[in-house]
Amino acid sequence: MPAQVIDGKAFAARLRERVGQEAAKFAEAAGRKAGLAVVLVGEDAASQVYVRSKHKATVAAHMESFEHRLPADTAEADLLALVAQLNADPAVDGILVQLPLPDHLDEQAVIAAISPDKDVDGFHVTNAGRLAVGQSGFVPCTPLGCMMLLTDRLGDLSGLEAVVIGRSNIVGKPMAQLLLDANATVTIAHSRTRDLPAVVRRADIVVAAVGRAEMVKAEWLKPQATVIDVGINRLPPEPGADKGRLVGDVDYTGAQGVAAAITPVPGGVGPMTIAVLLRNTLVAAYRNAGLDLPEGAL
Ligand SMILES: Nc1nc2c(c(=O)[nH]1)N[C@@H](CN(C=O)c1ccc(C(=O)N[C@@H](CCC(=O)O)C(=O)O)cc1)CN2
Ligand SMILES: [Mg+2]
Repeated sequence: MPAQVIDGKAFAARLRERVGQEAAKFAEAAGRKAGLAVVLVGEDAASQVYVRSKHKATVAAHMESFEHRLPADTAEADLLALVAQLNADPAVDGILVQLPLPDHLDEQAVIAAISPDKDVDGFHVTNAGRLAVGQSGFVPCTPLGCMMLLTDRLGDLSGLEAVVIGRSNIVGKPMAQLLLDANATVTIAHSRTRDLPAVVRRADIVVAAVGRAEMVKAEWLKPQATVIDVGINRLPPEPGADKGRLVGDVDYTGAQGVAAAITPVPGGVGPMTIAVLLRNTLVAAYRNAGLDLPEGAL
């Protein structure tokens, strides 16, 4: 039987719908809408698409969207001044600086300038620390979205073997932490892992976040594994085409013959990122307004 397709696009649409309903209730209770500020520096084509999608999704979810587009040659001091202004603005509950930034800007310094209580991306070192020690804070959107898909599919993850391929601060490390918090037995594999196929083969759950097109082969997988593919890689265009196909980090077609369930690319993990961003923004708004988000609402 071919693997079941984990439809992240549909799951994300349902989550955005629920967030929208709760955001409308928030606006009633607080007398203002929840607000998300998104800062885009430069002209990166993919970033422009993501920022436009965030704006549309924010407005559709009954929240206020504050978009700030700065030129590619913006000085770091000017970007930090904008972040400071957004930190101080009571209409702004969440702040997100779209990554990657142009090379002359220090991403870590910019993220460090965002108030941890408005850091809805969960990238600030304070939120990374909160996650590491089990305190409540903001969790990065992509790994939290992966966890939602996994728990929806598998229920209790206790005791399952999970392998996360990739050790980035934004996906790999928080993903491993979340799986650990769910009592999975977690291995983080990376470019120096000696026998990656053997490591992957023991996993009930594989999360691939390396950014290398179709690197994870079907024969590496344990039969009936659940595969979460975080990669979004564009292949070179076929002759006559102007754009190449999008593929993940996993050989999707091959894996379908081995896995129990797998996320497609596109339409798997990607759409969860923006849905969880809206969810985190609403959580921030409730906290900033001193109101309680109804238990189990999101
Ligand atoms: N400040 C941040 N910067 C970046 C983040 C982030 O979470 N915060 N993540 C990515 C980009 N990103 C959102 O910002 C993002 C990436 C992909 C998708 C998505 O839905 N992808 C689609 C395919 C899109 C396509 O056709 O090209 C999919 O996988 O189905 C949404 C958001 C880096 N920067
Ligand atoms: Mg840089």
